[in-house]
Amino acid sequence: MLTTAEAEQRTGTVLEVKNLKAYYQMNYFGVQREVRAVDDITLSIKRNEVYGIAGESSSGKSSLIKTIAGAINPPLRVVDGSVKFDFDGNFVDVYGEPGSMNSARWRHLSYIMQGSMNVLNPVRRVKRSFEDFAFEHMGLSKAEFWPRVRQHLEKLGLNPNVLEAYPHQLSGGMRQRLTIALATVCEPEFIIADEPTTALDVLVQQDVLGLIKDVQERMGSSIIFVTHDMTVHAAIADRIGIVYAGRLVEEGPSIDIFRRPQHPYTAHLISSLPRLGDPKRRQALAGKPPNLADPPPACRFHPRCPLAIDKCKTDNPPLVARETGRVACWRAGEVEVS
Ligand SMILES: Nc1ncnc2c1ncn2[C@@H]1O[C@H](COP(=O)(O)OP(=O)(O)OP(=O)(O)O)[C@@H](O)[C@H]1O
Repeated sequence: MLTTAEAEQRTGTVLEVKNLKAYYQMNYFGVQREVRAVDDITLSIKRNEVYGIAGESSSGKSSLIKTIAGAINPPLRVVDGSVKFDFDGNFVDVYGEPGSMNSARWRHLSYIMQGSMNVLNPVRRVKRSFEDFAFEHMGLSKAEFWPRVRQHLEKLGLNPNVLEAYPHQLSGGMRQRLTIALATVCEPEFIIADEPTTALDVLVQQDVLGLIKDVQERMGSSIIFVTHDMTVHAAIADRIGIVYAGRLVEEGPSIDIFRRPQHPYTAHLISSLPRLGDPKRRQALAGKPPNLADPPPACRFHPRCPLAIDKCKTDNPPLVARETGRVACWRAGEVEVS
């Protein structure tokens, strides 16, 4: 574990994603079908930064994060672009060198998958899951390993006695806290989490979010996480990337995304959040997210966009830098949050 000063000193870029395209390529009775779930995404993440990816269901959030984690299987394939990590001088080019991610996983990077509470083996005590997943990566003897695990649990506010329990004896919140403890016991520099709190009730959610933030601050690690829940982004993200139909449409510091969204889709996500003391019923956005096997031309949001003009139907707006972030919209900045 780093000291607070050492954790705060970690700076620089740890992840560079460039022009990443990952498509589900399927063949139905001789007919090729391609779902463009990740379509030309470029982003970078600094050390010590928490980056949230937001967007509605089927926008490609999980596909993006899986591709970044190097955890993809056919029919999902990377068709272009790169994902590169710099773990304090250990460089990993995820799609450049086959198998490069294997040595980095656990030691430098941990991936908390959607529904990962199930990673705890249901028929074995919790301690066996720690042994199965973490022991070989930590390079410690058994006599050193168990005190380290207990110390880690205590630091995260968990009673080490839970190691003796079976998963079914624990609540969902406790299982998720243990999953986070398991994913972080090797003190990774980079944590990737897919919907880490979705299955939990609101109070337990707050608790688990606090735990993730605490782990991140103690270790000076970076986090990229996905959730459709904007309140979770508000709670822990330093920066947010908004994904629509496989593309990054806006990115910026959380405070700006919430206070001054530039893209009409971001404005819609913010406007649809319930507000204390405001009884007004929130308007749902008309239409559905597009079929990514046959997305609309040019700006993919134009069929649902209240500000769309002819140009949006013919020319794809590039993601350009604006003030504190980046936005892809011909009418950026003209939006209002109701
Ligand atoms: N195994 C698969 N085969 C084919 N298409 C898939 C597969 N998994 C996902 N897709 C498609 O890829 C697109 C992006 O899905 P993805 O799960 O990445 O979105 P998401 O934003 O994470 O959604 P959710 O919030 O519902 O998890 C969707 O159109 C989805 O139907």
